[in-house]
Amino acid sequence: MESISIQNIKQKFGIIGYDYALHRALEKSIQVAPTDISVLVLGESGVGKEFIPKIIHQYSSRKHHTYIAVNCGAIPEGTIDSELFGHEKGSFTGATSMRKGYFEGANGGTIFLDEVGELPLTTQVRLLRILESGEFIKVGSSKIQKTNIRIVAATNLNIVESIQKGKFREDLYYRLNTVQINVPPLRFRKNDVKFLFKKFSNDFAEKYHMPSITLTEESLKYLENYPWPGNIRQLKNLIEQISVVETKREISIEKLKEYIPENIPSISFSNHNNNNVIETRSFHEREKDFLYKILFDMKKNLNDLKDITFQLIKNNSSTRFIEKNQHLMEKVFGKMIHNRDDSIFQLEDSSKSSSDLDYEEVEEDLTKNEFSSFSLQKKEIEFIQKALKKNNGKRRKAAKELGISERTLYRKIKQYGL
Ligand SMILES: Nc1ncnc2c1ncn2[C@@H]1O[C@H](COP(=O)(O)OP(=O)(O)OP(=O)(O)O)[C@@H](O)[C@H]1O
Repeated sequence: MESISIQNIKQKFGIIGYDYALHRALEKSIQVAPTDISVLVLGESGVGKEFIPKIIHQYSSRKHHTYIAVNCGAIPEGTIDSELFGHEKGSFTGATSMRKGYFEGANGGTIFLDEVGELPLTTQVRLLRILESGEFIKVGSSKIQKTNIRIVAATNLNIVESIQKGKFREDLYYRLNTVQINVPPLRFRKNDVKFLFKKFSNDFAEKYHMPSITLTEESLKYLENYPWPGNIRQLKNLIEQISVVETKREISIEKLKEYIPENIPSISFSNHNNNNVIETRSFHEREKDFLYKILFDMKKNLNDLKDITFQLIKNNSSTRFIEKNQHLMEKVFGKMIHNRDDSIFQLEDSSKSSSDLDYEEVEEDLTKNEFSSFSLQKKEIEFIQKALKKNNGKRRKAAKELGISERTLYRKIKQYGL
């Protein structure tokens, strides 16, 4: 592939970087695009894996059909089969009508399964079947259906380790991994940092109608040598924050260190395990941590309480009660719709669990009204990082510990560039 084509692709998709491994990934994408081969994209979180399936789709004969990207890690385990493969009416509580899944909806096109390593084993069996024969069965149905879809999957997990632990099917791995494309982490492409910085600072300057931020020589060195655990997403988020907050547009190394300190102290998340607590923190700081932890526990309790109330009302629903209190109900649980057949109400967006809605609403209320959103956010990032570290990066476990849904955790990881 001529390098000119890579240039075109970079321009078309807004991809910045001159690193050899990045060019190799783009080159491979163009080469496999016209085939129907399934592709596995590997790379850490935030490296830009999402560009690969888009390129593959654009340069394939499927480009006029649907392209759909699904974050497998962000969909609750209980609904993932229905989301991907669809369901029949009445196949579970809340399935008030038949629903097409993504595999049916994107027939003829390309599906990008991001975080494929997070799929439950039962879903992996269904996916394997689609890969082998194009066949699938809707949840609650016995009818075999066919779809013609190109699958590009991605993961930032060590999938071989997942296979060894029995969490990922080996046969599925080989089936997905016909061609592997690796996207390099930012710390291996230090030379690209200055180009990415320039692009993002210009983008945010335009977005916020402000002059672009620039770096001193020393601060550029600092950024180039930073390990970037959140990769390009983290760099982008950092530039956005600085662009908005700082009035001085040339960013010194001291200023940068306020945003990305060299050593982030690892403080034990759990109250019961004090072994890792760094006791150099002042009493005031520890007390603040403790209060934030209580606040998060309270939010979790509130979520649980709302969930119980929701279930109670749902099970003993009196239409009059719901109608009379509709405003309050919608405030707490989100938009409701009536199911006229059995007078039971349901959330309008059935893919949202009540606890998802609750958490986000409570969080929004708290940040808007009662607390300084910046310090709460900082604490939240800290808690999330600690929970992920404690659970070896396992989002499901970390979310459970934090008392939030996997979906919310996923959203937050993206939002904060973690
Ligand atoms: N080379 C690049 N040039 C410009 N922007 C980039 C580049 N790589 C990544 N980005 C930007 O960084 C952000 C994160 O990229 P992306 O969502 O593709 O990461 P990812 O590898 O899919 O992460 P995850 O595994 O967490 O889903 C996006 O906003 C993307 O546009």
